[in-house]
Amino acid sequence: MLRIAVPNKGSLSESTVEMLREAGYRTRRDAKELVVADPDNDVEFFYLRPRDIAVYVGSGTVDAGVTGRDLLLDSGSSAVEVMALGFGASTFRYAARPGKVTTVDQIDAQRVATSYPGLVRADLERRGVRADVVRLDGAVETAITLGVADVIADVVETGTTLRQQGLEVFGEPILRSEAVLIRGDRPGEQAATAVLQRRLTGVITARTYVMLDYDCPKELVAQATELTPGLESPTVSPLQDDAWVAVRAMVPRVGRNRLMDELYDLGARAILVTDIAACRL
Ligand SMILES: Nc1ncnc2c1ncn2[C@@H]1O[C@H](COP(=O)(O)OP(=O)(O)OP(=O)(O)O)[C@@H](O)[C@H]1O
Ligand SMILES: O=P(O)(O)OC[C@H]1O[C@H](OP(=O)(O)OP(=O)(O)O)[C@H](O)[C@@H]1O
Ligand SMILES: [Mg+2]
Repeated sequence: MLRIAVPNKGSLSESTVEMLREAGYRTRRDAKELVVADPDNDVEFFYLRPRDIAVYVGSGTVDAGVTGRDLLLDSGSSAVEVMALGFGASTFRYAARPGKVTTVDQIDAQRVATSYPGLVRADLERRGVRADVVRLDGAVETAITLGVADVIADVVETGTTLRQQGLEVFGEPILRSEAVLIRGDRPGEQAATAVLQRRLTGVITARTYVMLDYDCPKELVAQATELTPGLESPTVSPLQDDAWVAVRAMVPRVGRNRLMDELYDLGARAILVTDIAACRL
């Protein structure tokens, strides 16, 4: 039975559960359920803190899990990133009071507060900067106001928390993070998690694409299918009226309305978009 770790709380939890549900797995009914058996799919789900998930997966206690790329790298775990899941995007950045510290070199001999000491120490070492890393559990932005640090390194999504504390980012992002599927690096793990990976890829594809159907005058089909090439090749079917054909192709969800306008202008009619509920490519 495959053992999969799922974030039980925090920014990544809800979207992960939603994605697993769309992929056809059993998910928990209430937030107190920490272990969920899914015998139909031969899987057991463990709801754990995202910070711990990389550790469990790296040690082989569970086969795979969902966590943030930043947490995976911070943990120093041997678990490997299999695929990005398309949600939970953030950057990991240095910040300080405006004008106080404006380049990473200036961090030298300063105090840096963070919940990600592994990530920060590795970054400073790479740049040859020596600093005193202060490890905090959260609300890191307040550390400067409270006088325990000169610089912070933290997750930045919208930047609202930084602004509210009167802080400004500096330097390039240390990392661009998002939710990722991870698995152990032992032989056999790849095969064991292949179905999970294919199902999650199916969810991402179903979210990224829509199905487009339209009728098209026969003489315009070459031009129309150039606009809608599909993933491999569009389906072109005969219609009762010999002068027309029906075309069916997957197209990116983003830009679908502009595409429909272009097809209409070209002469296509009965242009329909439908959601894809699930797919395996
Ligand atoms: N706005 C955000 N704030 C914090 N973490 C975020 C955000 N957006 C995405 N993430 C990602 O979520 C993961 C952190 O999850 P975690 O559950 O530890 O913290 P959290 O979402 O801050 O929850 P909490 O603070 O309630 O424990 C990291 O991988 C981080 O990059
Ligand atoms: O750029 P923003 O959109 O403001 O989001 C980033 C903030 O959100 C998270 O904090 P969280 O609410 O999880 O609190 P914590 O620091 O106590 O974990 C993160 O640690 C940042 O502080
Ligand atoms: Mg947090």
